[in-house]
Amino acid sequence: MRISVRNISKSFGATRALDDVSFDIEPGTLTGFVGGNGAGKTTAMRIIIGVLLADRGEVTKDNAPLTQLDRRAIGYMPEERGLYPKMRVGEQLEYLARLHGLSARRAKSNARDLVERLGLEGRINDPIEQLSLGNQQRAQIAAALVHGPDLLILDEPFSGLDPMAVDVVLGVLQQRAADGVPILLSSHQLDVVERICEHLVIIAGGRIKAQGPREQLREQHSPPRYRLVGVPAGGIVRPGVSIIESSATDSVVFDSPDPLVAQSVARDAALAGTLREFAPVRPSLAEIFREVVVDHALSHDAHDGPTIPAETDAS
Ligand SMILES: Nc1ncnc2c1ncn2[C@@H]1O[C@H](COP(=O)(O)OP(=O)(O)OP(=O)(O)O)[C@@H](O)[C@H]1O
Repeated sequence: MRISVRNISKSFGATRALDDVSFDIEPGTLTGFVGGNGAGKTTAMRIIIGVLLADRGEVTKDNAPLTQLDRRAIGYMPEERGLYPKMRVGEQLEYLARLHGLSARRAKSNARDLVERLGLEGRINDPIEQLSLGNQQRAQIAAALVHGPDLLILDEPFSGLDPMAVDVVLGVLQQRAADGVPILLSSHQLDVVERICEHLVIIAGGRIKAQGPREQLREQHSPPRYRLVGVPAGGIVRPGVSIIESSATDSVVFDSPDPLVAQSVARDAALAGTLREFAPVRPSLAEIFREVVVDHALSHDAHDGPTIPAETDAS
């Protein structure tokens, strides 16, 4: 099943939160939705799940409009967390599963299974309010998954999780993705998104700035840059080649607009018997983000949208 957001626009008074936004959520993989504060991620997610109406555009499932029935089956993790603080973890999950129409038996087994997978088994009888923030977050993720949704929309599912917890949650999400569930997740942790999401959607000022498979985006935004380890004694000087970085050891990163010239550099190193590594350098998601969002905003004086951070939190 493929979910498509098609030409969605949404304004709140004079604020245009989304402007002709289109993207796909593919099955079998995680789609990372990234953008600065106020970029429009939550608004788009709320429109997908149907709690907010778009001014224009539509959301489709395999090319047919998403119905209210479809929307009831979505697993949604809102940005503002919403579990009952006094209710015990297990009870709460079973209750939510029952609200979605699951039998008591199925609700119990789904709740137990998730609690175990998310590492909350020792906490199943604790009230939510007694859990650490990270464990509350795990419970919140369990709440979005407990009814066996066939589409998952997760607003910042990793915020507040330590790296081990990120891996635990990731394992659970990857399993759902492998079962064919389309998953859209927003995050400001670009390093995490880069590691786990094969599909990316970058939004700024309510407009989609880039989208597609991660590797395709990395290729599209690659400067003509190469890393060579094993520089021969004579160096790598030739017309069109400029050195970006060189280390005390014999490793360099260089720019070469002509790939044939770059390969001739590697060939010389191979002939000299020094070559140990030669590969194109691909940009990180943080670099792509900076290029398509921040540099663009700076060159347009940033007047057409909300504030965009000058730096991302990824290294
Ligand atoms: N209910 C609302 N009323 C008025 N303006 C709103 C409302 N909801 C969102 N906005 C505005 O729409 C824009 C997009 O907000 P949105 O919450 O979708 O961004 P976001 O990408 O989720 O941001 P963040 O990463 O900070 O959560 C912002 O300018 C925001 O102030």
